[in-house]
Amino acid sequence: MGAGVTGDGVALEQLRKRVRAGGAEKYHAANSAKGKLFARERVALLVDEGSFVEDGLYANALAEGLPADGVVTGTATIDGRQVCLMANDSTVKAGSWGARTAEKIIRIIERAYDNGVPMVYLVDSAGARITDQVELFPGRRGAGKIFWNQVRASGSIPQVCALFGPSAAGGAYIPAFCDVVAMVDGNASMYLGSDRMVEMVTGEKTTLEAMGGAKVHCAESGVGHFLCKSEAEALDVVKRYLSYLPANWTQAPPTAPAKHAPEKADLAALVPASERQAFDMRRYVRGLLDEGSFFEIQALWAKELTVGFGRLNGEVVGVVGNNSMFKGGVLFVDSADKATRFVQLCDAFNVPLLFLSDVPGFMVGSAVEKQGIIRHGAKMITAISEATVPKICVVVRKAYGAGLYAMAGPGFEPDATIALPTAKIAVMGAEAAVNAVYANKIAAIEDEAERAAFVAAKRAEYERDIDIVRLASELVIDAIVEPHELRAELVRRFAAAGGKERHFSRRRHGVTPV
Ligand SMILES: CCC(=O)SCCNC(=O)CCNC(=O)[C@H](O)C(C)(C)COP(=O)(O)OP(=O)(O)OC[C@H]1O[C@@H](n2cnc3c(N)ncnc32)[C@H](O)[C@@H]1OP(=O)(O)O
Repeated sequence: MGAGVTGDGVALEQLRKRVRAGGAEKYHAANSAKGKLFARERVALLVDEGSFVEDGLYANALAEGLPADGVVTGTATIDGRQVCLMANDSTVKAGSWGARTAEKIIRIIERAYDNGVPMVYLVDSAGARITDQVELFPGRRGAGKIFWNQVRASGSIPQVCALFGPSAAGGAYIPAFCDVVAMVDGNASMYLGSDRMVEMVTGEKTTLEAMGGAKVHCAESGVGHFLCKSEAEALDVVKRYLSYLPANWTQAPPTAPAKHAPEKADLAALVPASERQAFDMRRYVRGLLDEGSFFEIQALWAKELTVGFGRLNGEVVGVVGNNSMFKGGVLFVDSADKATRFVQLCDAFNVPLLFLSDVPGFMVGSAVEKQGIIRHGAKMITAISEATVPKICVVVRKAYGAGLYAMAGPGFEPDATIALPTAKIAVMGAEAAVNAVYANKIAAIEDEAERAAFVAAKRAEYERDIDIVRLASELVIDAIVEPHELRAELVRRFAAAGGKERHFSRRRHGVTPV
């Protein structure tokens, strides 16, 4: 065999060119018409220029009927930090996985895990290549091994997915096993059965977009985390996500120069005194953290709870805050799940947790009981209990009922429980409490004025009982902090908690109420 020439006589350079070009022109044109980039263009946009080292370029290069394999894999740097990546090429059999495709994906995840570096998935795939199923599907290194590797890597290295097109059937699990998924609106979709299959099995007439489009998953199912307007935006989300996380679970998150403009954020003015008046916790978070650092995750789903990364004096923190602008900040099934996942994410990657509580408690009623609110609430409280990273709970306005527990209240080993001077901590709000205890007595008072006076007196009594200074004097809370001093207090307290011993329980793992 001569230099630059393969066994079947095709010049190596020509072969490389052909393989790098992916599928036939008609598939490229179809993608362009939908505003989709080629897999290699996506990689080039994501990684530092000249840093990409590809593996398995020649996979399937000699296969009949295939121009290339259908996935691009390799290592690169993003903002100077090493990553491993895979990018489906949807111009080859709709990005479906043949046997070589699966092997390449398995190898790159194994590499990321072994090297302790993040794994990036750029997904646009029809799932298993049905025509290759014997080689691909059932074996020890078949498609299932992709998921096995993802599960093994979960919490060990960051795994992030940008989804640009379909992610069908088995393919839908790749995003699902990632920490977060960015979806491009209009093109990205995830579903277990295609619209054709759904109609065949259930008779339902639907579309990929209506059943598993980006809006559905980012706002309704919670499987997607970021709804992006363009592919470039989705790739930026990947970069930004990684900028808050260490390369792996043994390392600390990367620090950045501190940026804050305290004069811009009048935190006291942001919180209305009346509990009946809502305020946007996201504004509060932005005012408290380093300027421009708040990176909200799942902003469109379960909006009564806001979660995301940010920086305090340059150090990464994970924020969990109740947002009374939506459903009064009450915790529901989805918000409990949202918190659980985010707390686990932070705990896995050494990101300290800041809880900003303004919670009336968990939702009550037959609808949520049927959805298993108890199970979901227990799951959230499990995650809070098991998290051993530094945790600080700030009661911004209120923490009522099991909401106090879910927001890392005093019983959950927080490094501190802090309250603002106007905050309230109680088993429930005054109105509900008076009604719960004195309902019979109130009903028995016939005179309206007398009844109102009785209720007011009992309410005042209750308010005295839960007075925040009283709770501080009983050592329930560690400090009462003025709003303008909160940021500095948090910076000092997180710094002090940095060397914390991280061990929770003598066991293999708990039996989580999932
Ligand atoms: C672990 C279990 C699994 O994952 S089972 C996987 C099941 N997968 C599916 O049911 C998805 C079937 N495919 C689709 O629904 C569509 O192809 C999707 C993904 C929506 C893309 O549509 P579109 O962009 O219009 O492409 P297309 O349908 O014209 O296909 C282009 C060429 O690719 C092929 N293709 C597609 N999917 C597969 C597949 N899963 N296995 C094998 N080949 C597949 C099509 O046959 C088509 O090939 P050709 O252009 O006719 O040569």
